[in-house]
Amino acid sequence: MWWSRIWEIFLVTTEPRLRPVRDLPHALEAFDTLEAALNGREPAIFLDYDGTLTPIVSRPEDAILSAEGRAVVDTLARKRPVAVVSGRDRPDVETLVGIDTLTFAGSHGFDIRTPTDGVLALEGVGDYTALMDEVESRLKVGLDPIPGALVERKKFSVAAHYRLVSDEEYPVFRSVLDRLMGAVSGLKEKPGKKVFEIQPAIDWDKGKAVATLLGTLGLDDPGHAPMFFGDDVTDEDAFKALQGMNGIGVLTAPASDSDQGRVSAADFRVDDPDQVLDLLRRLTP
Ligand SMILES: O=P(O)(O)OC[C@H]1O[C@H](O[C@H]2O[C@H](CO)[C@@H](O)[C@H](O)[C@H]2O)[C@H](O)[C@@H](O)[C@@H]1O
Repeated sequence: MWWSRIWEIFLVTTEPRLRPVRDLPHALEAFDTLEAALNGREPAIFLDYDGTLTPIVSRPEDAILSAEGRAVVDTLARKRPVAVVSGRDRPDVETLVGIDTLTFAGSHGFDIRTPTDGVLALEGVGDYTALMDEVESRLKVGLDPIPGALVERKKFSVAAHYRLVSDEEYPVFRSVLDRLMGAVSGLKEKPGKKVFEIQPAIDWDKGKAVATLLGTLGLDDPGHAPMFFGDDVTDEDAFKALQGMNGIGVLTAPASDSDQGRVSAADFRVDDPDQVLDLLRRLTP
């Protein structure tokens, strides 16, 4: 659609605007500014899962959405377009969120399903099952002996988690990944929160997934304002894409993240998942 095409052209010709996290206005305290940015448009809401809807916890399987969180998202989704765009495997995040009327993108946006269109065939995204099988098996052989290391298979990505790996063991953990990247071609590696994601080396990310969803869901028009909520490095792809679409990015991060030099392409921030829910309540008509 013409609207998507315009932002694609914009994206390749402009540099993203990055700001220190502490310089991002707090979305709840500056809600009037956020409303002004919406400028009468209906928000089309895209939600990350880990670190946004749920706090970061030690093990991926323990990141459970609260009943209250589910109710907030469900209530909002009855009034506004809502999609979940996660790094998790799509069926995993669908189960964790547990609202079957929503649209879901899993594997960092490589795997999209809408309630009306089913699983989308994405241009340029092929079948990488054999490649991901090889990555999974090599990582398991290398990482299983390392205490605390976790290998999480997703359809289009394999996550190597080191949150529970000791500082002493970390160099061994890292060397397994370096060996993998040296031995197998056609891969890219993306860092996240105490995790490295190994993916097919194709030009696809959460930003492209959001743009695709806006077109598929019929939301790529001047009456809608895409809003993306995320906390992690991979969410920056979506924040950057939104800058070219007159959208609004909301980062979940405390201002103190600036102390580690963190910058973001988001427009606003909130401190934690509880404040994400507060903001979603305020966006519910
Ligand atoms: O895009 P998201 O929905 O935020 O998913 C990003 C990754 O989240 C999960 O890992 C992260 O959260 C875990 C639970 O809090 C935590 O234990 C881990 O250290 C984090 O990296 C998930 O397991 C990954 O598959 C997602 O890619």
